[in-house]
Amino acid sequence: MNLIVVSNRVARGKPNEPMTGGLAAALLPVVEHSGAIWVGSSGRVRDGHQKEPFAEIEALGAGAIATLDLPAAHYGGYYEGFANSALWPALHSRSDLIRVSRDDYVSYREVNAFMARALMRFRKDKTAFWVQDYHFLALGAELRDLGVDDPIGFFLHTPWPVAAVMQGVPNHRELVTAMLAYDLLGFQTEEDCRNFLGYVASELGLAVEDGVAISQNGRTRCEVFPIGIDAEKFAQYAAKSASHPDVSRLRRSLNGERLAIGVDRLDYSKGLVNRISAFDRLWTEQPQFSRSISLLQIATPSRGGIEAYGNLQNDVARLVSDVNGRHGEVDWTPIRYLNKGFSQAVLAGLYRTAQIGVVTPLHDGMNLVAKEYVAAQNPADPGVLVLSKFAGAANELDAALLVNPHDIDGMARTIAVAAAMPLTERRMRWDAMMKKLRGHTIQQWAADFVAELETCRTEKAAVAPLATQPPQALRWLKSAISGVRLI
Ligand SMILES: O=P(O)(O)OC[C@H]1O[C@H](O[C@H]2O[C@H](CO)[C@@H](O)[C@H](O)[C@H]2O)[C@H](O)[C@@H](O)[C@@H]1O
Ligand SMILES: O=c1ccn([C@@H]2O[C@H](COP(=O)(O)OP(=O)(O)O)[C@@H](O)[C@H]2O)c(=O)[nH]1
Repeated sequence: MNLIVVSNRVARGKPNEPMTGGLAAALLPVVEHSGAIWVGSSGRVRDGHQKEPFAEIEALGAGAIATLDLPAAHYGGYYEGFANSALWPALHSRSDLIRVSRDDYVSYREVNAFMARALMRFRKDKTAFWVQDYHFLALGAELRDLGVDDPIGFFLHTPWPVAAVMQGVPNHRELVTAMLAYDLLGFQTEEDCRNFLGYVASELGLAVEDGVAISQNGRTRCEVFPIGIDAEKFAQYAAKSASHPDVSRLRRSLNGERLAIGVDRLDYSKGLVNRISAFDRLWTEQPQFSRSISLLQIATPSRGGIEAYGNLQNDVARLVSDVNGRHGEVDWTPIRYLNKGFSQAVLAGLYRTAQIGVVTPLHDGMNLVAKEYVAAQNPADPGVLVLSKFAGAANELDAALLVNPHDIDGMARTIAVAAAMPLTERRMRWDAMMKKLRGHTIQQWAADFVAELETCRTEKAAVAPLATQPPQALRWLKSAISGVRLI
């Protein structure tokens, strides 16, 4: 099968560079092993009509990566505008941060249509398209308008909110209707999938049967595919990381004190202010933890051109400085705060150095850092994961210490519990989490999605010859095969 994977952000296979976000980090090994072609934005823009839209096409393991310069007139309205100032806040249930502009929606649709036209270059016999994330909700519909009848699947890396929040997104009905051009919609959690189908039924008034939305476009199957990681790779990276200068310098600097680590994009969904406030509370209420626990917070800059992100960067910097000013000593800095990224090989060593991993988003599709922290631990002396119950990862990593990130006192107390946890309990919890991570790898995630997408081709082929039958017979046969997985 000729698999075309599409996302806004793509990753380069450069092992010494940081990954920008979990989507790119996750898809890189999938493309390397599956032989798919991965199409995405080059990060640059171009003016006017483009005879050859592809900036670069290069091999990536068994697959290839093709990047495009997106249209200059629409890029801002698409990426910073509609995708990240309307959709992203809504998808993370932050209606207060939704910014509405009609031009942004037009640009978003233009970029989706532009990408659809560009993809036609790679279409061959037995092609399947796998579209990633909220940047391309309407890409499937654009491909259908170009006459594509191949299976087209979509995976949403973020949460999907309740219908009332989606109503704050401009053109929400048109967009969700466009999403029903996909054959298969994948979500991170049951809750996201339920919320989506709830919207389809309540807002669009469409029938939903056994996880399938039925519209005039046909049948759209909605399923849950929690994204995984390559746990063995992180374990190997971590085991070999001690000699890396950043890792060894960090270890030497600790002088027996315990380290907690946070690794996040500077995004309001990640709950950084609440997390730092919890450490502030810990050092205030339980002064015995001064000097004995410190926090290394890696906060990589993200979407800096958007006001909400600029404000967050200022707020976090101010809070860190205030907390360090109040709790610091001449020879002790409570929070080491870094606005830069590290390669995953170094990150694995930093994870292993920390006795506590703090992953406390207010809302997060999955959060791969939570999984990576667990995978990087020393099996003989593993650290403790403190994890928000609002991260998708909490569904699988239920042996972590689960917290409510809005409860600052509760988080402070849980960090203290993590610091004091005996080895037997740490090992028991770690074993349980590692078993889940090993049982559900990133390669398995991709294989499951693609296998399901292939069943859409088989189902369509079974229904197509009936198109000439009277509508009554067609309806009966379509419903007879609904919910049946053809293998
Ligand atoms: O591309 P950016 O605007 O720089 O943002 C980075 C990525 O952020 C989001 O990542 C999500 O995907 C992860 C993997 O499934 C998941 O663990 C996390 O919870 C999500 O937030 C976004 O969805 C991606 O499109 C961005 O590339
Ligand atoms: O300095 C850094 C910080 C993060 N990451 C990677 O970025 C991804 C972040 O994914 P996550 O799902 O946690 O959050 P997102 O940023 O996608 O919302 C993880 O794979 C990290 O290993 C990295 O390579 N270097």
